[in-house]
Amino acid sequence: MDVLVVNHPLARARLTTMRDARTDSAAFRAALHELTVMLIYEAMREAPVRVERIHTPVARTDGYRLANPPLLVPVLRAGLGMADQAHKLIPDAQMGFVGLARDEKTLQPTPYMESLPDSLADRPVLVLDPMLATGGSMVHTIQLLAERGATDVTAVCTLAAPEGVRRLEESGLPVRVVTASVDERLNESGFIVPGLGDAGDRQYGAV
Ligand SMILES: O=P(O)(O)OC[C@H]1O[C@H](OP(=O)(O)OP(=O)(O)O)[C@H](O)[C@@H]1O
Ligand SMILES: O=c1cc[nH]c(=O)[nH]1
Ligand SMILES: [Mg+2]
Repeated sequence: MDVLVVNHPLARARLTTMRDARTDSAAFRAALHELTVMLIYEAMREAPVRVERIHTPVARTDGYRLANPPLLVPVLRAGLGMADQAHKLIPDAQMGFVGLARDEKTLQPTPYMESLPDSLADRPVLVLDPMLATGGSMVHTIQLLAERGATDVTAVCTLAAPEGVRRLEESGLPVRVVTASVDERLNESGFIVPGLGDAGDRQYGAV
């Protein structure tokens, strides 16, 4: 499985702001927005383009548009903090939604929402979730996509744990990962170490 770690200095600076326990919710959301732009930018680097002839004020030239805009799928809640920025960067994209809450004890994802197109054959999909921890939530989400025919899925995560990357790889699902960091490990509570805490709570408050 392909794992792209975006370790550009500007990405690392945003991630540091997100990791810092002193960062308040507003600053956390702002850093996540900016980091999302960088991750999506890299995730789309190899996207096919179609060529169209355009006129500049000076001459005719080739212009370029995305040949096949992706479906964006934020995983609620935390992925909502990536959705608007990804959509601004890819305005032609359609958006679907998956809502999952991880059980604090079992670490299993509990689904509470699903809004996806029926067919995803020939559609690239970008799944947006800041955290890839055990990988349970991401595997669940990509299974929903694969059932609808998706074969080209990119998991865009600010942070990943090695355990989650391994789980995705072993799932055999058609996915690659774009992240700003693969951290050290998970702790006994299933949190990424050093991580940044609970990405949903840090954006929106504890539930
Ligand atoms: O890889 P996993 O072990 O499945 O953990 C990752 C999931 O945990 C977080 O969501 P959470 O369940 O905390 O929900 P929230 O976004 O509403 O806070 C995160 O946003 C992922 O969806
Ligand atoms: O560290 C973690 C693990 C799962 N979900 C989070 O929000 N943070
Ligand atoms: Mg959470």
